[in-house]
Amino acid sequence: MKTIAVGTKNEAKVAAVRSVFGEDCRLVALDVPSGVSAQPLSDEETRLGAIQRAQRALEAAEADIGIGLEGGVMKIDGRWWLCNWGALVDRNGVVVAASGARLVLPPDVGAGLEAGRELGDVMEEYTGRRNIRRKEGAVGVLTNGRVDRSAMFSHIVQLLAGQYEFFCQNGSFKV
Ligand SMILES: O=P(O)(O)OP(=O)(O)OP(=O)(O)OC[C@H]1O[C@@H](n2cnc3c(O)ncnc32)[C@H](O)[C@@H]1O
Ligand SMILES: [Mg+2]
Repeated sequence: MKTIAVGTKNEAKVAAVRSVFGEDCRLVALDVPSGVSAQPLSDEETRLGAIQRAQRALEAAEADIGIGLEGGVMKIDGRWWLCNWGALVDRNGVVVAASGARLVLPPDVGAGLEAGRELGDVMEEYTGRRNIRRKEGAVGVLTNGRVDRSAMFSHIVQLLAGQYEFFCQNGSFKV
């Protein structure tokens, strides 16, 4: 049975990996540094955080596969958008990455980000609820509960698992 290391203890993220790999693999969840800022502010930074979490989790747990999931924000035409990235790495140096849902953030939330605050903290203030980052997430709040953070990350993990299978079968691309 393969060991999969997930570079976080955030339950919304771990549940997403469990929903895709849980049956066939042994799952280890451990906190590792993302190597980027606590609040990534671009696609590039968010993607890099996901890759570095995956690599550090793989090494720390001596796992077969490492997975990193990172939430961030990015700006388009002056508005802040939620963005999400995932990466999967293996011991042979294969790296696959995928991005997930993107949603525009309310102007008040954007102003909090501009002031240098983390999205999770801004969302708590915006909604008056605690621990949003480990539960429904900003995506859950802003989609009226239709797509929570775990479901959103599950989609990314499906994209990673599928790309990895395709790579293993075809050996035809490297990201
Ligand atoms: O323990 P980790 O894995 O770091 O979990 P985290 O909730 O901090 O998640 P990220 O580091 O990936 O997210 C970076 C920042 O953006 C926030 N964030 C990202 N997506 C979010 C969401 O959907 N809801 C609430 N906060 C979110 C998060 O709280 C952090 O402040
Ligand atoms: Mg974090």
